[in-house]
Amino acid sequence: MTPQSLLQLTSQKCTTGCPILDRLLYGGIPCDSITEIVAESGSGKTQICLQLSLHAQLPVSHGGLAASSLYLHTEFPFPFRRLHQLCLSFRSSNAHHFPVNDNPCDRIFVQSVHTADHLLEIMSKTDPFIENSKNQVPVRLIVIDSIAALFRSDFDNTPVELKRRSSLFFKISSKLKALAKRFNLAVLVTNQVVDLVGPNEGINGLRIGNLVCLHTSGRRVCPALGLAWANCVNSRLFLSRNEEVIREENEKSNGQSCDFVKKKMRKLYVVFAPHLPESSCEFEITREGLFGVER
Ligand SMILES: Nc1ncnc2c1ncn2[C@@H]1O[C@H](COP(=O)(O)OP(=O)(O)OP(=O)(O)O)[C@@H](O)[C@H]1O
Repeated sequence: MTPQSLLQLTSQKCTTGCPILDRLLYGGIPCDSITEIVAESGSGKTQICLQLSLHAQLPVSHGGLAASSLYLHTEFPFPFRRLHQLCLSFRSSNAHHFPVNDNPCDRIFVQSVHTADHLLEIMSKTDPFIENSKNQVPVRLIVIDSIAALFRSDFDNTPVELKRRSSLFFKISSKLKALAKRFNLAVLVTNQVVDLVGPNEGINGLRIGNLVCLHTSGRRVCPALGLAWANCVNSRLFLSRNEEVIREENEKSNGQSCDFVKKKMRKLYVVFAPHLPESSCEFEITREGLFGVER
């Protein structure tokens, strides 16, 4: 095996729509793999999912998958307004790839999911759905936003229920992995966080999914769903958001002055991934989308 042949083994990636984030992720979100984004509420998980669903439609030569996507959402309502807003800026920067009057939102198939069993039922119908889509623009991206919402309240904290929960995790992930392999799909799943109380090494000394310690909004957190789910995903990304007080110099008519202003700092971390080193990058969310920031 030569370094060159190793490079050829790497899977196809779907661009995030931002060259800085793509560089961090060695091209974007990989196909034939499950990528998870973990973050607290309001961090930008849904923004990445929406942006990826649009950029998956770009030609392969431009980092996309030339594909449509299946967007399974478990939190309500689905952000249609935001999708249309992102779609407008996506269309204006990629107008040459799409015919006039074409609406990229039409190639995002949105489906609501209410329970874990409902998700399994939908996934049992996904094979023929993707198979049929090959005649049009094939589906090559599945988004589940969010997986944690399906497991929030339906399970008690008893051994029997925890076993049932883990068994559902493995059923869901094995179905997703089979779909990803069969159709060379990218799978993007979002997950919430829970507060981490206790020693730095993790819960009861157990490290969850190579997790040392994640921080957001000044709290120590860890991904929801625990160790069983951590073993179901191939890659884990973490989004943090914190407020930073920065000093701003101002030019005033009577000389120089400075103000202290609070600024939102968002960061994307690679927690674990078979093809990526641990790394991180700042990003911001604007009307046009989510973009990495280089300082
Ligand atoms: N049009 C916009 N312009 C600028 N920022 C925006 C815009 N729309 C959303 N945002 C930013 O995105 C954040 C919400 O991101 P998002 O909905 O992806 O969060 P999330 O991590 O999915 O949260 P949840 O877990 O609650 O679904 C908002 O806090 C806001 O700062």
